[in-house]
Amino acid sequence: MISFVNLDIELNRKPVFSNLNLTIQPGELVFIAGKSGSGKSTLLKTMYMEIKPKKGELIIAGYNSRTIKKREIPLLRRKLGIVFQDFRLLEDRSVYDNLAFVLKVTGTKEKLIREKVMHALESVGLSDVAGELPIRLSGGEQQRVSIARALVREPLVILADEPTGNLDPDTSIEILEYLKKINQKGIIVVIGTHDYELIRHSPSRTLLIQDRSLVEASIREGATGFRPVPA
Ligand SMILES: Nc1ncnc2c1ncn2[C@@H]1O[C@H](COP(=O)(O)OP(=O)(O)OP(=O)(O)O)[C@@H](O)[C@H]1O
Repeated sequence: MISFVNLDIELNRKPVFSNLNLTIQPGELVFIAGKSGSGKSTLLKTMYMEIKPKKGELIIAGYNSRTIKKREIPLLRRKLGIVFQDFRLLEDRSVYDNLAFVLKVTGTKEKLIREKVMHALESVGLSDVAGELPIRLSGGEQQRVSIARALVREPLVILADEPTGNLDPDTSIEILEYLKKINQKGIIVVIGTHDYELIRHSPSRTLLIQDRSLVEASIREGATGFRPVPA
């Protein structure tokens, strides 16, 4: 479960969110939608505790933003899989090594690493490119590798910040389908996006950033915008 309680977030003393109260239940897939600069990345960074809230508390994967110690942040992140718009793969290492690296740092044994890496690559349909350098793959394939990397530690939550921002519409939908498949295994998936077409393709709980807050919203039939869902 993810829970925001009376949460205020500021960046350089500028309020970005005020008094957020929200719960995301186990097994949910949630879109965080909002125009550029509205605060999607800020919210996701707060969720992986890159940004400390100004007030209130955020609870995620059993950790509380008010009480978490600095040395515990890497432990929290082991329970989260983070996916970025620009993939952030290590370009001088093979696809396999990009995933293995994540497990080596926590001292996983070689044989188990092999099993987990191949399993994660299979789940995004990429076991046949394990030996390739990321640069040899298409953007969509690189994003699938980054999703596999997020999965390899068997996270409780996947946080994806504009995961389709660098991809064409068809590939974007393909990426969303992989994220949905992961969600169907019970992992919470939170997707920050300004790509309303993506949400339209596969409507799911959508939280729209409006006036430094989050409102439950749904895509309006035949229109380009959202409308708030009546409480
Ligand atoms: N390090 C920072 N210091 C001060 N202000 C910042 C910082 N990072 C972002 N901001 C501001 O905070 C607000 C939210 O930014 P954020 O990047 O979270 O928005 P976003 O919705 O993710 O935008 P985009 O879709 O363009 O990535 C913006 O007004 C931005 O200018």
